[in-house]
Amino acid sequence: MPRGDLDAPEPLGNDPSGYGWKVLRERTPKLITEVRDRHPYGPEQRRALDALREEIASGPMRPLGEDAPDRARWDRWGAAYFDRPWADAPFLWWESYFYRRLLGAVGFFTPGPWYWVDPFEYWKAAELRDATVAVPAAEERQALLLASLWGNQADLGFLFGAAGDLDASGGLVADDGALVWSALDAGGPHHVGVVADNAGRELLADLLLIDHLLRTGLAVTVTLHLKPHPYYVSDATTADLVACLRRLAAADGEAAAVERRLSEAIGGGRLRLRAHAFSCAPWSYHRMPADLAEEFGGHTLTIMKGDLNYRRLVGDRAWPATTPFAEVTAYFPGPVAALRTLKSDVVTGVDAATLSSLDASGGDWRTGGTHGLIQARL
Ligand SMILES: O=P(O)(O)OC[C@H]1O[C@](O)(CO)[C@@H](O)[C@@H]1O
Repeated sequence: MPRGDLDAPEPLGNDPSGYGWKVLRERTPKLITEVRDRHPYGPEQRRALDALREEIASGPMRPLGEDAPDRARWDRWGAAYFDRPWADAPFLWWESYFYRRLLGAVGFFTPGPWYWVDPFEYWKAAELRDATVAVPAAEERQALLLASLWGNQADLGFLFGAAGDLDASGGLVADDGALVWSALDAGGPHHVGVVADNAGRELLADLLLIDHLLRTGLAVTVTLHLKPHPYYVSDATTADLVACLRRLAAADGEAAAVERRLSEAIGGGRLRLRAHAFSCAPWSYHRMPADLAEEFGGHTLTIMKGDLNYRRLVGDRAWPATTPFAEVTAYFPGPVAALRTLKSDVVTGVDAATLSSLDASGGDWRTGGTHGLIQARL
């Protein structure tokens, strides 16, 4: 951590008063049930899903099965947490492991009939079908940034939570938007990284922003970081990117032109795709491997999308909310900006006056998805 491990606050856990507890006790079992109910899985997968639900509720956390291709890696990562209750592992850690176990239970990594069949595709496809494709005018670049930010509300994990309708009424708790644009206007050539979060509506908005960066020449290249496999229900994989491009192509007017430009940019190497294994690791970016650090270090700006990327960027720790974002992210190998709707406890870089009025509002501004932020360390 930037201030040294000893100075950093504790990782957020699963205290009954915290958000992790709700996810562990309410959202996770619901999600398992939904996945089970929405697919014609055979008895083996049904048993595995039921056993996983039971294990999370009351059993010790088990390692991956003997034949799992990534067993050795997870054995190393999980040595401190296996054979203990799930609630003993940090929230950031266990939730990531949960998605790995869910994929294992449905046979995603096992050659056979369910090999590489995305258990969340049902929800992702429905959301993409219902998404409207509205292309803001090119000169409205702040609107593109905000659309990408609020697109982050489209996190399908919320389907399984207790949240009601999402709205953006809370506005931004921090807004470095002008700073982001002035950094892109200055200097160059810019090589921008976009670390994607959710598929569907959010990725459509991200693609419009990327198209703007490339078309206006603000960025010479954009590297889009996707997930190597399904994760956190709606996180975007390459298959989801392809679905979004098809959705744009099928829409009228400017949207179809956006698709043509982006596909050409992919073909010509100006829009590069990445799906690093670390993107589904249970750790914050402090532990990213050297090749990924080198990649981020080569971006003149990395844009981190969404709540989970924010948690991984600042370390999912109990930071006082006024801790400067620049201080907490000083370790990151290059300029970085975060676009996020707030959907979990952690936050940094909120000024004291804003913080006291948010706290006085009595609402769940940290977790309800009603507030957003644009933060940058340039
Ligand atoms: O899609 P996002 O914005 O990364 O959000 C992921 C969500 O999943 C959670 O981990 C809860 O399941 C929250 O922290 C967060 O709201």
